[in-house]
Amino acid sequence: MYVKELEVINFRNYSNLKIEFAKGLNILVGENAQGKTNVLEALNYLGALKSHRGNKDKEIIKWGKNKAYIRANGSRNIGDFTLEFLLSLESKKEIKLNGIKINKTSEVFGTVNSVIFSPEDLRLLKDGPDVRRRFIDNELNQLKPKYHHYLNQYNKVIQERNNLLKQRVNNTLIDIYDEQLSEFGSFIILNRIEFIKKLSIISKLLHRKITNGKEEISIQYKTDVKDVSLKDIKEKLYRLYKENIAEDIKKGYTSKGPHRDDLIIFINGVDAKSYASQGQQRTAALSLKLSEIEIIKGETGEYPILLLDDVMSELDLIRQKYLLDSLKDIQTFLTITSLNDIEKFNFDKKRVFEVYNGTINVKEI
Ligand SMILES: Nc1ncnc2c1ncn2[C@@H]1O[C@H](COP(=O)(O)OP(=O)(O)OP(=O)(O)O)[C@@H](O)[C@H]1O
Repeated sequence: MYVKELEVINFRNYSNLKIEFAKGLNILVGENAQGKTNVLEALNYLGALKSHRGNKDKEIIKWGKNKAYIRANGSRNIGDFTLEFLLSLESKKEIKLNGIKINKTSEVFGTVNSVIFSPEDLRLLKDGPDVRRRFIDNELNQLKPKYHHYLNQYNKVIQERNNLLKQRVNNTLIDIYDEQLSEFGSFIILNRIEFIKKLSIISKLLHRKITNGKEEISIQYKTDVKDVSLKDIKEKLYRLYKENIAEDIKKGYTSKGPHRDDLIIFINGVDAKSYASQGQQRTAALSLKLSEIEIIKGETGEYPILLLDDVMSELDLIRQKYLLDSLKDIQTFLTITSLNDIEKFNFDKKRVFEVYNGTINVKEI
């Protein structure tokens, strides 16, 4: 798939922007704080339906304005698409797919698939479990609308439950919440386990290639309720909430469940979070990100768009080369601060955009 054109109005530091992209490599070059990441954010919004920086819709509207508009058209195997978003300070966002208003966000998931890779992702192994859970959730949200719905529901119920726990309440409402959490939570856990299985197989192969066969990567999903069937996970999860209620009341929050799960990544058999060097951790993060692309290809039959935000300078030459060599059939958007950073690489087809203070000029085609 690819995005042909992007138009944004009052989005971050852009008042009015319309750009046509190349099918292959698109390079956005500019100094810091000019608006490169903002373009990637708009592109990623098409697939994730939210900001990858964790900002709310209201925060991506240009300061001093009430509304922002994003429109993109592009092509997939099944045909062309036009996606439009109208974000407002006062009301819910409006979405249109091919000119038709969409009421349920789940209906537009999968129109655009995107994978974003930023310097934070290089810390995927080092940072806290929430970063690794987000890595899995972002992918599953795009691939399974039901997952997105259940995860949202789960998070809402956890908040309600935590509100009661803070007041040291243990009543029938808690029991209703535990039932709901086990229903949503079991679906989340089962899907994560299946995803990790695929990720494990693909990343093993990629990681061997990137490290010239020197390193073996393996990945495990860390949960309290590992099981094979939805029914079993649901029952165990329900029991887990019940068993921990006294502890939860003491702490004032729900201490067990999929919202606390994690990924453990092993390199050559040892836990990479504690024992791998920074370079090894970055390489593993690269393998996981590239695996994410392959999983989307496997599930949808097409490569997603790939957004590389400022990652070249964070990788050594070998990893840079490996990354760029892997991009042959993938529409890629790469941000850099200077063209010198990539002059050592040869690209057949590329389009360069100069980004300056919320404006963009095509440099060469
Ligand atoms: N809601 C907003 N309205 C207007 N401007 C905004 C908004 N949010 C961020 N900005 C501005 O956008 C600019 C940052 O853009 P962006 O993050 O795309 O930079 P960048 O070119 O990727 O820089 P770097 O190379 O440092 O990552 C900053 O000048 C910031 O003040």
